[in-house]
Amino acid sequence: MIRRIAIIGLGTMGPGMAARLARGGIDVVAYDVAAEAIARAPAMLAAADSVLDALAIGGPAAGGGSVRLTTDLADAVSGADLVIENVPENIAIKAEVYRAIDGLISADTIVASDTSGIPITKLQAHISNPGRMVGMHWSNPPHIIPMIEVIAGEATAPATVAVIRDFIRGLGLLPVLVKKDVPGFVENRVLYALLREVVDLVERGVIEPEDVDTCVSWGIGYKLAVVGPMALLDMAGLDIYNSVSTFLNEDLCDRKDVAPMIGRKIEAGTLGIKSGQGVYSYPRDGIAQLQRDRAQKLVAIRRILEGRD
Ligand SMILES: NC(=O)C1=CN([C@@H]2O[C@H](COP(=O)(O)OP(=O)(O)OC[C@H]3O[C@@H](n4cnc5c(N)ncnc54)[C@H](O)[C@@H]3O)[C@@H](O)[C@H]2O)C=CC1
Ligand SMILES: Cc1ncc(C(=O)O)c(C(=O)O)c1O
Repeated sequence: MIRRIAIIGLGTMGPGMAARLARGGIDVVAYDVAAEAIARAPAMLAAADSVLDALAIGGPAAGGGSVRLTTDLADAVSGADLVIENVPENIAIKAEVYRAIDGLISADTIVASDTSGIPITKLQAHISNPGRMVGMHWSNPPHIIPMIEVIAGEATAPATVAVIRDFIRGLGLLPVLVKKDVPGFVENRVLYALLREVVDLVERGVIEPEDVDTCVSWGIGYKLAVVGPMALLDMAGLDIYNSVSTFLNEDLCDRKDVAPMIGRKIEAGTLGIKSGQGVYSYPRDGIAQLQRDRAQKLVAIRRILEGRD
């Protein structure tokens, strides 16, 4: 039974995840090595809580979970049934966290990584009792998106996978079992195939960024929220898919490196919302409102898809 969870890393993903878990009656203790991350967390938790209210998820009636912030790693993981590692996507940084918690947790504490796509087999080489390590890949924003990928590494015990899958289901979320530990798992393999193609199209001058966003959001994206890609094959007809694939597959972007446009923007310090400029510009005073607007629309769409409105 999972009642107490430690979250390690309170950057983009940690606070929303903590807020959502607390709504499921879990007592969360969240730790970050950086004082700024701890200082930023209360506002992020409050923002996530107001979205969760709009989604009518949990609350005291669900069993009264809580979130406590700490600057002490031992305090964070002490007594935890599950530790969710949520630090940057870098094997060395993640391995250092596993080394640091190894002596602080019991042998059967489950350790999950929210890695976007590092194979779990590579991560579990850095912890004792690797059978208790599993991939638990949330999607951003984690308090709104209900799907979570569950990935077993080569050494993960089937019982660990079952506990995490049932736990996610018990929270009212949607666990998706990834049967092989492939890089990027499934969600990011699909997303990165799409991102590679759209960046290539923009770089080659085929389309402007604004138009590609309209095309994908109002074309494929809107439709995919209702009809998944495998069902879409049936909707279009497998004969159509076959005919189009015959000439299109060989023309799709298949570059192995990252498109130069991305490197140029990173070199210029334009990383996206976090630096006020990326593909688009984000005036400082408009960012909070943009995020509220996006959350509000995602909530409205989710309520409709769930048949609640
Ligand atoms: N950003 C996204 O859209 C998504 C990210 N992920 C994955 O989740 C993980 C975390 O990603 P983000 O939250 O975006 O990263 P982030 O860079 O926003 O936050 C990471 C946090 O970890 C902290 N940290 C670094 N070393 C630490 C240590 N030794 N102990 C404790 N805290 C430490 C940093 O201070 C920072 O606050 C990554 O593996 C990422 O690939 C998964 C799903 C979506
Ligand atoms: C660009 C990008 N990369 C990774 C992820 C992830 O799921 O790990 C996301 C996301 O939306 O969650 C993402 O947008």
